[in-house]
Amino acid sequence: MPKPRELAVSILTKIEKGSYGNLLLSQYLTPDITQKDRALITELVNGVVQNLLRIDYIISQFSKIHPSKMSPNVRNALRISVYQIFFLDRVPEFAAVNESVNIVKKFSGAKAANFTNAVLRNIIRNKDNISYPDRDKNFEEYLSVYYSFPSWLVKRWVDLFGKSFTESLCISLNERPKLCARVNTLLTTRERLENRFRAEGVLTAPGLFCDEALYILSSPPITTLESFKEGLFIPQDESSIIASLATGVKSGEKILDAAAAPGGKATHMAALMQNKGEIIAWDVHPHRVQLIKENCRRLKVDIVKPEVKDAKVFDENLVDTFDKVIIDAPCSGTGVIRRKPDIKWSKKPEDIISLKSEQEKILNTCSCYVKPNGILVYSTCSIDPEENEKNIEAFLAKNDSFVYDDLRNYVPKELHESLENHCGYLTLYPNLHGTDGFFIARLKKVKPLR
Ligand SMILES: C[S@@+](CC[C@H](N)C(=O)[O-])C[C@H]1O[C@@H](n2cnc3c(N)ncnc32)[C@H](O)[C@@H]1O
Repeated sequence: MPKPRELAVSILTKIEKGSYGNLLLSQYLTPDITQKDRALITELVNGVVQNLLRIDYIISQFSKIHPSKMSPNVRNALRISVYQIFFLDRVPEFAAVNESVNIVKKFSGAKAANFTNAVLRNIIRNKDNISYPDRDKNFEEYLSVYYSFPSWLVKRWVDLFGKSFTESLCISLNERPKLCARVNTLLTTRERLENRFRAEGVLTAPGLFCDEALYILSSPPITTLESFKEGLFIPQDESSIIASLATGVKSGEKILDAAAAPGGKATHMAALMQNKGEIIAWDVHPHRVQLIKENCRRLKVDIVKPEVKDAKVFDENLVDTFDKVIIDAPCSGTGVIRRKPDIKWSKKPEDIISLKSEQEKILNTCSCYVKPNGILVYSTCSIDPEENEKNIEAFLAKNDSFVYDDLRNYVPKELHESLENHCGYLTLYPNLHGTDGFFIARLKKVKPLR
């Protein structure tokens, strides 16, 4: 059985080749690994990915070879050591160095191990004197290196949100998010679930905005809990809970969830509808439709009908047939970077343009399926206006059949002051609201499409 740090180096090397961190972690963290080691591996992998730019910046100051020119094992062994030295208090420096040197010796031989040892000793000697880009002279470069965000994204955010908001956004997107559980009100109440959690050794705190939300502060792996297996809750951030509340679904209605996997909002809407009515739940990827099915089975939801379907492809038969349509669109995910730090490095400026075009197509197609006087909710887990209000504004400019509908009747009152444009949309920011970054717009179809 490889040691935790060795596994972390292997996972980081695979992430560099294009695999998703979350998927690799769930694949590598097999049940035979102790909870303590699982926590360490997760910490090291997510910590390095999250702080990559700053870590490589530090290494490159003390190594003649730039990290990009090193072999992957050496590079990633150095990275996990630097992460432990600079970001974790509880690991003694000798442990952070020795284990990496041993990993490099095992995979790349004595010479590479000596190099690793020399670079790390040099870093430790100088660790209180690292010189970062000048904050006053080049603020954007400073933010990019110090908080480890790609320079194009920092520049984009400074242009959009200003300097101080961008800095607080970067800080909060680097925080470890709390896991939020949505109580499955089809099977239990919040009080009963709190009692179950207590009996299972799970420590919780109430949601910030929603009665159905409980933050899990400490817990055994949640999929091992009987309360999870019985379907009493589903991991779902409050921002996503608020998006399904924004639909205002009622028992007996016919709903389309056009981009539904893994089914967080679909199963929530089913609970809000007391499992009466019909929710058609599409996703373009068959393996993700399977996730909707599994969640419905576990949560005892009967009214969700999962289907593999591309929401961009127009279907004449569906025109004017749904009371409500929710488009929780595929997006850049800039609002959920704290949960998926690899988004920092996997997304490029051109992705925003191509995603925007995908979102426009889904919006144009699925809006046709809303009944007259019906509701369209559009949401993303992005904080980029191009994917959010710019899409909605462009859609409304072309479609006088739709108008903004007041979200005050649907979202928690603590959020009313954040509503914009006739209270028709809401952007949640981690640094302002404490939730994931999210955008939610509610539109009403006031006359048939021309
Ligand atoms: C933000 S996620 C949806 C999350 C989901 N609504 C929930 O609450 O659990 C977006 C989903 O859209 C799916 N998707 C991407 N392009 C699509 C398309 N053209 N048609 C339908 N689904 C699509 C992705 O596979 C992904 O599962």
